[in-house]
Amino acid sequence: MAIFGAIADDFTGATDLAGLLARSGAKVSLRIGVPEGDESDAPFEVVALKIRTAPVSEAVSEALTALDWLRGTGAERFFWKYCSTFDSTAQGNIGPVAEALMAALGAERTVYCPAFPENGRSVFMGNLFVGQQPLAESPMKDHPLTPMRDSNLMRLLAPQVTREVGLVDRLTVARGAEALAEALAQAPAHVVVDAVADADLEVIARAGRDMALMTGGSALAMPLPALYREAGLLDDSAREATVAQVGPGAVVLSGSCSAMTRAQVAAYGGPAFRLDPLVLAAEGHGAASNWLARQDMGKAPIIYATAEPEAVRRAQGELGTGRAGEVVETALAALAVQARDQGARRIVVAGGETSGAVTKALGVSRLDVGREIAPGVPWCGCVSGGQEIALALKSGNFGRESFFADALGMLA
Ligand SMILES: Nc1ncnc2c1ncn2[C@@H]1O[C@H](COP(=O)(O)OP(=O)(O)O)[C@@H](O)[C@H]1O
Ligand SMILES: O=C(O)[C@@H](O)C(=O)COP(=O)(O)O
Repeated sequence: MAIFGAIADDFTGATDLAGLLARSGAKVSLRIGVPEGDESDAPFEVVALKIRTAPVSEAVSEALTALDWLRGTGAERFFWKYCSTFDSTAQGNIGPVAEALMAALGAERTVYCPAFPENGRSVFMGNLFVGQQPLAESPMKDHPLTPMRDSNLMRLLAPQVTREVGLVDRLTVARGAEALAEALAQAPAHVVVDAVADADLEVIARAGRDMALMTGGSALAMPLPALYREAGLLDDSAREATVAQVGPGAVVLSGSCSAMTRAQVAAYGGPAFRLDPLVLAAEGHGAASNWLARQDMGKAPIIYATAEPEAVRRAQGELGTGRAGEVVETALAALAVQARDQGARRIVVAGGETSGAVTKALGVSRLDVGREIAPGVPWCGCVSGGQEIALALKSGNFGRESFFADALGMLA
């Protein structure tokens, strides 16, 4: 029976959250989409959806279906996980989904905190920073699907919700969980809360431990297992998260155009094939598929659409943003299945939307969370096409330059 249920708006976000919860030694179950039955064998259930850029009504309806399922597992505390860079389209799904979950749970109020200090995301006076840059001056301003052109979370959230948005700032968080809980009790329905370090997140998690719904990045949820143990809600024995050794074949698939992924693709030494969205739209992925068919999976080839902002703008100008993303995602999804059938047993995917498309094509319904390769990116074990495989779903901006080699080296 579960005690905590999370809904993640994309697949890399879900593995990020599951990996951080699993650091506590608690058993974490990660579902791809909403499962059929309602049995749960883990105290922490995470449902991965692909709704970050979906139309608002679709995102709300899928999130509510996931909530229903999570309630069926016995969970009484819920978490809405979105990106640590608050990725959101102009219409935005973060606010509408939060409001729909609050209404379903009868929650008067919720908190918003995307801070992830280990990965350089902090919130101060309601403004989100990536490293030392305000969000809107960071490389996130050029994201292909969710370009972030404002750094102020209250301004980003207000047009997405019907009820009032407020801020509880770092000065209050610094006074501890009791002071924060008192401030929250006076705050409006949607409260952005500052955090610049893990200690701040612990204060927020402690103050919000018994809220029906919290929202944020993965790091806000990380302290919860220890807090639940302290409160006697979680009575388990800590375990080490591991993924079984799989076969030697491997492939890297990259659809992220984020700054860190661009550096990672450039630094990777394996055989490489570049996908061009214009060619994909005109001719399909036949050339890539022929190239892949000639590769030795033991050499871990990489197929990537990763490109500089100027090239992304050109492709989007010709095809439209949606179609440019879609042709790349469709190609990488099909190539993942081909690589698996050619013997790839370790599959590294860069990009959240890309990971959603690949994981769906691989027909995966559940992931076992293993060791982290980098903060927020665990190896995960799963079954695809009757084969045990290992999947690493990397958020565009996570990991260091050598990430692909690091990942493959860890599970050689
Ligand atoms: N060269 C390109 N031109 C236009 N769009 C692209 C290109 N390469 C990838 N994309 C699309 O950009 C999006 C990147 O999003 P995502 O996979 O979530 O990466 P990230 O994790 O960096 O956000 C995907 O929809 C992908 O298909
Ligand atoms: O919170 C984060 O930064 C990640 O967990 C996340 O959501 C990743 O999204 P993408 O960058 O689109 O992969």
